Amino acid sequence: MSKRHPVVAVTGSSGAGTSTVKRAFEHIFSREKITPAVVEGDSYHRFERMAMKEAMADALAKGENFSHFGPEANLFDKLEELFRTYGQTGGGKKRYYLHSTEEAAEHNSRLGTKLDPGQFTPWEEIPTKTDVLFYEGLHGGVVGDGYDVAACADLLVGVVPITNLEWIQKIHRDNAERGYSAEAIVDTILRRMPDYINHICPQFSRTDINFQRVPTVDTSNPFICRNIPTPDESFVIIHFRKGAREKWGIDFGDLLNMINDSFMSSPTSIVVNGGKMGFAMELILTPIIHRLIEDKHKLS
Ligand SMILES: Nc1ncnc2c1ncn2[C@@H]1O[C@H](COP(=O)(O)OP(=O)(O)OP(=O)(O)O)[C@@H](O)[C@H]1O
Ligand SMILES: O=C(CO)[C@H](O)[C@H](O)COP(=O)(O)O
Repeated sequence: MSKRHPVVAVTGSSGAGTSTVKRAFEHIFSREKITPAVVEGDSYHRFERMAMKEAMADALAKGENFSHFGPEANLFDKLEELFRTYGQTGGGKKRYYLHSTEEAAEHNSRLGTKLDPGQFTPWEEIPTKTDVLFYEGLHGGVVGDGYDVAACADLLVGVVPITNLEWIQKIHRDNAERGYSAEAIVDTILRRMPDYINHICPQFSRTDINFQRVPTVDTSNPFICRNIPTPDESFVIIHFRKGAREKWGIDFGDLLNMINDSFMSSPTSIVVNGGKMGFAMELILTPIIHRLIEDKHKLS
């Protein structure tokens, strides 16, 4: 699909590393002088933190499944609308979900508000004249009854560490940056499991490219791991959906030559050392972003 206003989405579970991958995209955008409109997936949650706690207690009392991973707790129709509207007009509305006091302080000073962590900022217009919409969050590739977000993304990238590693990353991040206890984080992981299987995982069959980090150190019991395995203690499997290599003109021979110690593990996958993930992303994604921007200019 080529569009006047391209939409790029990075999707992954909580703790997968989508914020980390967002930084790789930011480098590409800044180097290539591309102005993105950045949208964080959490801003499409349906509830603020207090209301979410109440809705969760209600659901629990009724024996219903309910979590931040599923459609009941998110505005998937609004997210699809944003992708579609941006694709057509280059506009749309966005807001922020304030996870921490630091995020609240940053946006309160920008907006002159007095919002607390766990609240949303008011909806605001996306700045005019951006080159690309860049979404980072849990749900860039969801499809379900009444919504098809995946169909509105021009480039969909999955960030999917192997599950044990994803949990280790989530436990560390939620504890260090969001102040949650290890027990509370494990409860959240357990509660979200049905929605993880039904709404998070299926997205990774719709993505153009998945980056899957796999540790090379023992993570058999992710709940007692003291440290997140480092990039050097991991490999990254880069998988292209059938047809994606052709669509984006990706030449595996070139990549294998340019990335030391990389190898093909299947006709559609190459494997790189964890420390080379950022480099590999830039090599693969920069020409794709160029293509999107060239197509945009052809239509303008
Ligand atoms: N490639 C990586 N190598 C080492 N550590 C990583 C890597 N990717 C992510 N991490 C670590 O994992 C933790 C979670 O990463 P990040 O905050 O990017 O997750 P996320 O997918 O954005 O989660 P959420 O959607 O819940 O905000 C962070 O502590 C981060 O430093
Ligand atoms: O990981 C998450 C989604 O990516 C968070 O759990 C979600 O955004 C809600 O945050 P909080 O529990 O801090 O209110």
